[in-house]
Amino acid sequence: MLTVTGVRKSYGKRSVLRGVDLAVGRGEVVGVVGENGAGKTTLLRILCGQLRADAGSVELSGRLGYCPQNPVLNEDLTVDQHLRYFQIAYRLPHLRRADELIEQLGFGDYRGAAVKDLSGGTRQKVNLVLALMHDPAVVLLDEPYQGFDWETYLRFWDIAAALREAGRAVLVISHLAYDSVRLDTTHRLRGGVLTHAVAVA
Ligand SMILES: Nc1ncnc2c1ncn2[C@@H]1O[C@H](COP(=O)(O)OP(=O)(O)OP(=O)(O)O)[C@@H](O)[C@H]1O
Repeated sequence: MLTVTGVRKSYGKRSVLRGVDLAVGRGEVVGVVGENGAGKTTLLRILCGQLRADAGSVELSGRLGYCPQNPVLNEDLTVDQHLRYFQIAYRLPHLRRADELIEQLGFGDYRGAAVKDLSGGTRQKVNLVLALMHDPAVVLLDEPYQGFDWETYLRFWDIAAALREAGRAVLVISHLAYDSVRLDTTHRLRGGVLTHAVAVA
């Protein structure tokens, strides 16, 4: 579903990615961990097409869902207005999947609220729903649970498990070593390349 081969990226003289190879198959939830500044966000931005690699290739099949690290929301629009805007962009006949996700993440009471009045965690929930509401085949999530309380963090992993069951390919950028038990494979980005990381039980 997602195949990455020999991806390289430098910012000026600083070489951040030095030949990244990665594959995420149908029904797999794969994690990328790494220190601050290792290049995780750079990699995801290349995978979603926001940033151009200097070399290498990215092959994707099906629709893509991307949840960026910082929510890209309009402060003055309500949650429902965001949903309608994205419904048009994704050409969705209904909002059933978004309704379901909002229910799971427990923020239905805020649908009429403007983004500027939402907490950081709730903004992140909106961000996640916008990335998943069109049921993409390949899902790229950059630290998707930032600001979530523990219950919501667990619900996030329930959603990830359901995506696996549904045969989606999911790539999650994570800071947390203990996430690795919830992932099918964990890669560590270090020195510009990915290596297999050992699960922490
Ligand atoms: N637009 C840019 N121009 C120049 N350097 C950049 C740019 N974006 C990122 N960098 C640098 O590239 C390196 C990798 O950054 P990146 O944000 O990809 O790391 P990260 O692993 O996602 O870090 P974090 O865990 O802190 O989010 C860092 O040294 C960063 O300063």
